[in-house]
Amino acid sequence: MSAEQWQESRKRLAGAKRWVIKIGSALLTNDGQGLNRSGMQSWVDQIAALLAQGHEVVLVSSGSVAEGMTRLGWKKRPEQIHQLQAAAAVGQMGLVHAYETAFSGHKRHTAQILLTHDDLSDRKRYLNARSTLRTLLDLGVVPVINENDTVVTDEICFGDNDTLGALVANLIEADLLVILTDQQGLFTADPRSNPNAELIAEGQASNPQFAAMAGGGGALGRGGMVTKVRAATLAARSGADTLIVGGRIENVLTRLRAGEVLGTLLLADKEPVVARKQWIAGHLQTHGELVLDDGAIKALRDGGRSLLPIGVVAANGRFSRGQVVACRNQQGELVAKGLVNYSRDEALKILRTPTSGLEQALGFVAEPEMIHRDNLVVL
Ligand SMILES: Nc1ncnc2c1ncn2[C@@H]1O[C@H](COP(=O)(O)OP(=O)(O)O)[C@@H](O)[C@H]1O
Ligand SMILES: N[C@@H](CCC(=O)OP(=O)(O)O)C(=O)O
Repeated sequence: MSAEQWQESRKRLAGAKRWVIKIGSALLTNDGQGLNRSGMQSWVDQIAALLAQGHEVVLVSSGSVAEGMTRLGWKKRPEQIHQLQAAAAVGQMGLVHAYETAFSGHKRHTAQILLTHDDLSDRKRYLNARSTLRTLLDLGVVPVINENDTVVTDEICFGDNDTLGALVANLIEADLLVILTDQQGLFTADPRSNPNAELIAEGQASNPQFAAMAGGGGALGRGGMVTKVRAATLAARSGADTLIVGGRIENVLTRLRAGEVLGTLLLADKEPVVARKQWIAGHLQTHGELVLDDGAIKALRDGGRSLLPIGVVAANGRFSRGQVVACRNQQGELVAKGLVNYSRDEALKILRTPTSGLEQALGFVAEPEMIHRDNLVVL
């Protein structure tokens, strides 16, 4: 691939609306010596500039264990899981405090979100986390996400916030996942042990060659490049591109936004919405069904609109929020499939209900749509 082609792909980054930025332990903690506050201030300043340019940013930040070790005066990373968990709990306070302080200079609020992989594999919790994150983004708040180390142990063992970053990119349908790390990007081999290794500028996330080049990580984060390349393939499932890049490069985020060729860009094969719709269309097993009136079918087919409760005349079978349901016309023909925002019991309460009546009928409003158009495949 030519340098001009790389340049072209990088120019497109300015158009990526929603960014997930993951910062690893090695960077955040000056290789274990407390929090790297000047680095943090610089990334925060750059993120504030991205927000001012109309981008949305979710931060996935490691560093709690390393900061906890410093606060507790521990020189060596403990072996015992419960000690690591304790360090993470202590360090998380320092981490969020540092972000809150740095962002307050830009008059931006931050929000702490602690997640586990399980939260994201349970459809209901997935949708709840998604609604909260979307609301925070709408409010202009910067969510700061880390693993909930008190209740899970896999990640502090494997240093796998890279995977969490990818799952968050899936969750909020991000356009771009940026993984900031202590190397310039993905090299043909681990540059720590192979001085002839070359930096890869660009490739498809699905290319299996990259996984073969990636090795393990350092003493702090420990995920290494393996988890970063795997994260790129996960992010690609919802259509997000991934950039693995050196966080110590001066003004790295600003320069990426300006189209400079830095780090390694691993491209998704499909656009985000297309990828998600294919996933929905491929779901043979639907849970229950909604029966739509003719007006709703027309809005879906001709207008590419979301399905609103007012156009739903019946809800059959059993389904819960976040499952794929079949949408049929009143003659029983399948017209669409989609991820439903309400359980069957809730749906029954809001059949034929206008948006303005949802709160009275339900006592709350999860979303105004029964199925959002991004989560709907019209057949
Ligand atoms: N092919 C590769 N290219 C670049 N770095 C690699 C490669 N294989 C292994 N690594 C190692 O991965 C490390 C980064 O991963 P890690 O220590 O987990 O960082 P982070 O804390 O940012 O997640 C690098 O310091 C490097 O030694
Ligand atoms: N939750 C832990 C995760 C550690 C982790 O994943 O580290 P890294 O591989 O550097 O991103 C922490 O904050 O220390």
